[in-house]
Order: sequence, then structure tokens, then C-alpha cells
Amino acid sequence: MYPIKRNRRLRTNEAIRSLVRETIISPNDFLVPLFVVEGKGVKEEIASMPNYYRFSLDLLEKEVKELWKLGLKSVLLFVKVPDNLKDNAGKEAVNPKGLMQRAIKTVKNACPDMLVMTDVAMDPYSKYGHDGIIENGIVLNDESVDLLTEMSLSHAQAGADFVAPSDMMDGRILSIREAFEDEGFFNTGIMSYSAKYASAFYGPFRDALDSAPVDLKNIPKDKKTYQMDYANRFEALKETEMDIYEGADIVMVKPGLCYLDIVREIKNEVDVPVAVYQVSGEYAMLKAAVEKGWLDHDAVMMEQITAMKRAGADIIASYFAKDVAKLLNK
Ligand SMILES: NCc1[nH]cc(CCC(=O)O)c1CC(=O)O
Ligand SMILES: [Mg+2]
Repeated sequence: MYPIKRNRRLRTNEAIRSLVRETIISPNDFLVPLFVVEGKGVKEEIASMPNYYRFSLDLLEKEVKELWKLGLKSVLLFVKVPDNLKDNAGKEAVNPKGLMQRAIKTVKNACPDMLVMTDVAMDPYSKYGHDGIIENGIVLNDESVDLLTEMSLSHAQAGADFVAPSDMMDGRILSIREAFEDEGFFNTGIMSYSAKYASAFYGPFRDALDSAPVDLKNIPKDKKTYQMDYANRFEALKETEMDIYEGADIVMVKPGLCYLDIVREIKNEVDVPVAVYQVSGEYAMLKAAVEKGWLDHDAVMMEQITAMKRAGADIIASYFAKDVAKLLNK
């Protein structure tokens, strides 16, 4: 066909490139993870996540108003729980006056139209740093599902629009959906972390919440008995299909960049929105390389975010959300 067909013709200048561009990023694509702590006037930078912070409720209010002005309309809440409230039962997780429950109300008061999603898992509340209740060195499934269900109800009662179970216990989506229907929370949604891998990229997040598995005899050192083996592909499809069958409104793949093959495969198979989580370690890697002067922050950030959407993600949970929105607003 050459020289009749010259592919470079469509790359001649920015006007033609933007005309034929297939993937466009907008603030609508994002879910903004937010870390919440007790206290007043607290805005603490997370050591392994430069320029990312834990907020006390008063400053959380300010932050969500700022996000809203930037066009970011959905947040995903995580709480850092004081050590003295951690146990092996998740008692504080279902406290109607707990930090998460107050954080939900704070965001809804500050920004009534902001979509509030909440993390549902036991690890911030577990004195062992695991996503479920532990007995004899085993992370119990069904007992943990009961807790996650109570926790989800408590978040729904506090006004959450969506719960986001990030624990990978079997059967929790069905249990939560049934409880929501029974209690009249017909419109409270579930975004399931359906294909969540046991990844070493979660390190900075565990610093942020002080939620890493503890080094104690008879406590599992990692989360490999519930999170997925990163060598597996078919398993991700199976997990995702089961969660949809159990009632998940949105499914998620986590982490992001190393798992875009999984995102694409799931996007091709399912008929619900697919989310991807660009996790803390991915954020930390870029920030560190930028501090060294080795990479161009905004250019690499946009390349990564665009790759996630191109791979099939309808929704991107990312610590870069605010940076991207600011850049797009420029
Ligand atoms: N259920 C805990 C949870 N929810 C989200 C993340 C990780 C997010 C990130 O690294 O940004 C984790 C960590 C883990 O599973 O240990
Ligand atoms: Mg599952």
C-alpha cells in the first residue's frame, strides 16, 4: 500500500493527533482514595507517599470541597485506627460513632453530591494486620464475612453510597447484598475488589494505615491465603464472574500497571463497569524517580493513567487523581 497509505499522516501535528485520539482522560474517570485520622487540624504527609496525606475530619471537609471544585466527584475512604481500638474481632469497625462512620457523614455534609465509597476490610481494625478474624493461624472465612456484612451495613447506615470490600473472603458479596436488601438499602452499591492480587506494591498503603501483618508466631506473614497469586489469569475471571453473580455492581482489578492484561480480559468478558486500582507502590515508584530527577512526573503519570483506561478500565482509583485533575484544568 505504501506510499498511498502513510500512517504518519495522522501524527503530523497535535490537532490531528487529538482528532484521532482513542482514549481521553477526564476527572470523571477517577475515584480518589482518602486517608482519615482522628484529631483536629491534622494533615500528615505519608512518608512513603510524598505529597499524600492523612486528614483529620475538619481538614477532610476542606479537601473534599477542593476535589469537588476540580471535578472529582467520587471518593474512597480509608481510616487509620488507633492501636488501642484494634482487636481480633473488628469491634470498632461496626461502631456507629467510629471514625469511618463519622468520615462518611463529614463528606456528605461538606459535599452532598460527592459519591462516597468506603473500604470494607478488617485490616485497619485488626491487631494482627489481617483482613479477617484469625484462629490458630488461619484467617477464618465465614466468620470474617459476617463481620464484613455488619461493617457494610454500618457504613450504609452512616450514608455511604457504595461499599468496597477489599478483603477477598469468599462469599462476602452475596452476604452483603442480601443484608442490604433485607435492611432496605436497595440503592447502596457494591464495588468488589474481585481480582485482588497478593502484591508487594501495597507497602506504602500499609505504612499509611499502620496495617501491615504483624510479625508474631502463628500469624500469617502475608495475605496469600486470601489474595490471589499474581501468576494466575483464569482465576481472575472466575473470581470476577462469581462476584457479579453474587451482586457486585462494579468489579475491580488491583494493582494496576502490572495487571492491565487482566483488566482487558475482564473488560472483554463482563457487562458491569470495571475499575482498576493504581496502588500505593505504583504511586511511590513514580514519586521517587521524579525526586531523583529521572522521570518527568506529569508525562509519566498521564501515560500510565491513559494506559489503564486504554486497557479497559472504566474507573481508576488513583493517588494521582488530584494531580491529573489539576493538570487537565490548566
Ligand atoms: N484491605 C486492605 C487494603 N485495601 C487497599 C489496599 C492497598 C491499596 C494500596 O496499596 O494503595 C489494601 C492493602 C492490603 O490488602 O494489604
Ligand atoms: Mg472472590
